[in-house]
Amino acid sequence: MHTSLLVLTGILLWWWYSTYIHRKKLPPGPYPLPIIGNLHLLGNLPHRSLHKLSQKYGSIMSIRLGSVNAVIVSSPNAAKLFLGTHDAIFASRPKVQLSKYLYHGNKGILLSEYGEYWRNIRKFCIMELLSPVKINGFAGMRKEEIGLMVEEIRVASMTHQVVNLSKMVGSLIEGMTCRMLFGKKNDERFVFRRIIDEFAVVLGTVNLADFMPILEHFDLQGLTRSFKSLVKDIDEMLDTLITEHEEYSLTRIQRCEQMNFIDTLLSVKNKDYVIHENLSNTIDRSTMKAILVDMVAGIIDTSKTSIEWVLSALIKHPRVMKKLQEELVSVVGDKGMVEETDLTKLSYLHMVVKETFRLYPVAPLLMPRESTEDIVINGYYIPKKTQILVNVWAFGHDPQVWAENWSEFHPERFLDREIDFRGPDFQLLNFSAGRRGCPAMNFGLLNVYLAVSNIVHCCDWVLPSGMSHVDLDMNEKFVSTMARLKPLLAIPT
Ligand code: HEM
Repeated sequence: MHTSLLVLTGILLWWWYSTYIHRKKLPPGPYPLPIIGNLHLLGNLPHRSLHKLSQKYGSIMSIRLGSVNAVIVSSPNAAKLFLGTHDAIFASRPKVQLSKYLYHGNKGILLSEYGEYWRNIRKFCIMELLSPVKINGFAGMRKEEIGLMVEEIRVASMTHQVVNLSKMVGSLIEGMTCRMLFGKKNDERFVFRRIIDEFAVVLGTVNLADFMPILEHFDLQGLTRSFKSLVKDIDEMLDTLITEHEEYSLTRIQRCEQMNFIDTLLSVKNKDYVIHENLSNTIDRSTMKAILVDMVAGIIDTSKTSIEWVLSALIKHPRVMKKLQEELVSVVGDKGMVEETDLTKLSYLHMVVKETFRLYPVAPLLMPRESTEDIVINGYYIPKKTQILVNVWAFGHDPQVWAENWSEFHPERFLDREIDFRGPDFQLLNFSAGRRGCPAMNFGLLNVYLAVSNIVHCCDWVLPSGMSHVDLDMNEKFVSTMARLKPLLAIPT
């Protein structure tokens, strides 16, 4: 009894010291509770809760997530310090349980720690999948897939059928992604859609065990079970696809057919690819699977969700929709479809996309970073292994950055202003910045421009059941991305 009292007093003293005395050096923030810290303050929409807190504590705010120190960055100027000036110190990722299971022990890019392995794999993916040459190589495939979607919309317009745009856009992106990576469209043998949906849910769930490691043994949220069952489905699918490619890829190379990404990975693994010889011992089957999971996760949800938000914003704002359709008619003319070569001439489309990304960022807190050294920023001490969350949702809703009309959907605000993704002032940070920034920004934007322009060029859109555009629900949910709470339904006319 006596010993337990001593232990309890010790724990309380340590908690008091580490939260009230030691904290003095940290950026300001809400007082943490014992054990859970500030986890209870995150709520269902953490970007909104953290934005509210940052209005009280400032744009560099400290919070405690269980036993993990975290800093929330909520303004472009502050982000510039973390992801620009001191990017090298914040270029790593915290270790999370999900990565252990779904990335076969951290073998992907997205969640890997900063270092040689991550650098080599990232460089390889950029060269072999995401470079302009590789992306252009799939232009014909994209045209085919967009053509099929436009045809589907035209058929629906003849019968005034309600179209589930969320689902339609999801299928478009899935189809294009599977053809790039696997050489063929979604295969009915696999539960691909279920895998994508479940992946989004587990990636977006706050896993308490990542912040209170002792909980890993109890699996209170059932997440370990979900990871194991999900990885089983993913492995089954990818193993089958890789084995099929092993059987056919040699003949494909001999016939000089376009190689898909599994072919490329196999040729590196089999030492057939001289440029990447240094990777042949790194790329084994589990690394291949981890990289493929990263690419699927990187492309599908981000692109689909972004397109959904742009279409929703256009339907919600008929003035903007009309102006964009006029631009499309003037640039594209009577051609039935918008082509990739037209996209650079569509300046209003670019402004519409920027304005949507400002208000509806698909990754509102970017991806967590972890510091690799102690550092002082703006006079605040930030210890090694602090998690950094950059709240770009807060930037987009800040009157100091966007003036009084910040809450209006007004694409013209970008006219004659040099505000760009990756611009020098960090206002539009949707693709993040620095070493760890999204390696596929141009590809991501291409998907958005191409899908949106074709969907709004081929038809006019009205809401079902006579609903007015004013009543379109723009609420969000926080899964792996910030997605629409309800699917977007509309009628092509
Ligand atoms: C509109 C579309 C997209 C958005 C908004 C987006 C946004 C982001 C963000 C915010 C990050 C985290 C960066 C950081 O931690 O600083 C990221 C990382 C990443 N994205 Fe994208 N992305 C998009 C499309 C894509 C596409 C099409 C791919 C293609 C494969 C992709 C692949 C990746 C990868 C591999 C990473 C991890 C980079 C690393 O950790 O080194 N993304 N993306």
